Amino acid sequence: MKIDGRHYRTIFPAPDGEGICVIDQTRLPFAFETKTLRSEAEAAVAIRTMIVRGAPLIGATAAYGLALAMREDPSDRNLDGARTRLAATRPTAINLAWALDRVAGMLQPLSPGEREAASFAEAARIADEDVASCRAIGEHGAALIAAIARRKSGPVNVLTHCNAGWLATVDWGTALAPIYVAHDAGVAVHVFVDETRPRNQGAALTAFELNAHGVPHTVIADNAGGHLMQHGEVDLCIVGSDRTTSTGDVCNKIGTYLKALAARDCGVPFYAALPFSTIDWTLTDGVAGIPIEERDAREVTHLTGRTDDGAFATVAVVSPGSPVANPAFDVTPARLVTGIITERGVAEATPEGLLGLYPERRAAT
Ligand SMILES: CSC[C@@H](O)[C@@H](O)C(=O)COP(=O)(O)O
Repeated sequence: MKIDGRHYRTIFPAPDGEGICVIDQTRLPFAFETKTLRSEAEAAVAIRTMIVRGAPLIGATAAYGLALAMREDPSDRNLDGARTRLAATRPTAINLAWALDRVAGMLQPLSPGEREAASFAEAARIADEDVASCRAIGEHGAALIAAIARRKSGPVNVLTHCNAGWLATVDWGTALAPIYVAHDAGVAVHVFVDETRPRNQGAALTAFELNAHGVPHTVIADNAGGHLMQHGEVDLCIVGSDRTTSTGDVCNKIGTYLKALAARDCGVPFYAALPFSTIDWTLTDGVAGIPIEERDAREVTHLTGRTDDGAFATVAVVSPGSPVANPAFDVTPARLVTGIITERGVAEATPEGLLGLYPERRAAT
């Protein structure tokens, strides 16, 4: 990603060697600020309070969180404790547990004295692999966009939900990577950006990214997508995922399922873009098996934004006293998913489709 001509990743070692830098996503789109995480506790707070968010970035941050914990105390006891504490920060994105399992599994046979350096190196490998995976997702997904471009005149209109761009990963993004690759290759792309209430990751973060990259886009209210699809204004939907089952059920930001239903009714292809670290091979039924995070009611009852005079303000928007529910994710059943765009190619949302791309999982299942 480039901000004002400077290349950034969303997470990187601090220049002073004392911590890990992240972009504070709670300040976007109005302020671009980095923050240094200097302890496991600070990494946990960053994930829980959504200073960092998005499944792959949560995983990378947890990996660095475990490394920071090893710098503080590399004992077996602290390794187990830090892994448990970091795993509890957010429940839905499987990338969190995947990254912690990978780093902890690598550290367990090592002596305490070897753990700090080894864990920082492993966290850096996870970050590098995420960049490579997302770039490859971009190439595979861009081919789908280019194929549509060849069949029509005018830009390819892509609808996306939430933020599955570079801010949600280490770089490139999942759902937005195909858009960036297609745009950079000269394919005309226009993106309908769902605002994504209650936290507005679409309006705040996806729109910020697309602006920074110069991709034409239009922010829409969450409820507008079905109408646009009915009127032939959307060529395809691409969303990210926080956890996808071995059968192709896709869990993503709340509201994704409704877009998939509308897409099916209107004959619009509906793709999920995700790296291998988002696949939960232990689950076959996403609706029954994926834990859905229930977040604070205040995210629904209040909105925060910038007033015309530049000040930040939080205002109430719900009738006082009304009970509120705030499920943060939903599950789109595989039957509504046209395909899954991964770093290895595009799979059907079926067990055979996914195993075709990941044959090494056949032995494990
Ligand atoms: C490449 S990120 C895919 C998902 O993590 C993304 O679509 C999403 O739902 C993020 O939710 P968030 O609650 O902002 O962490």
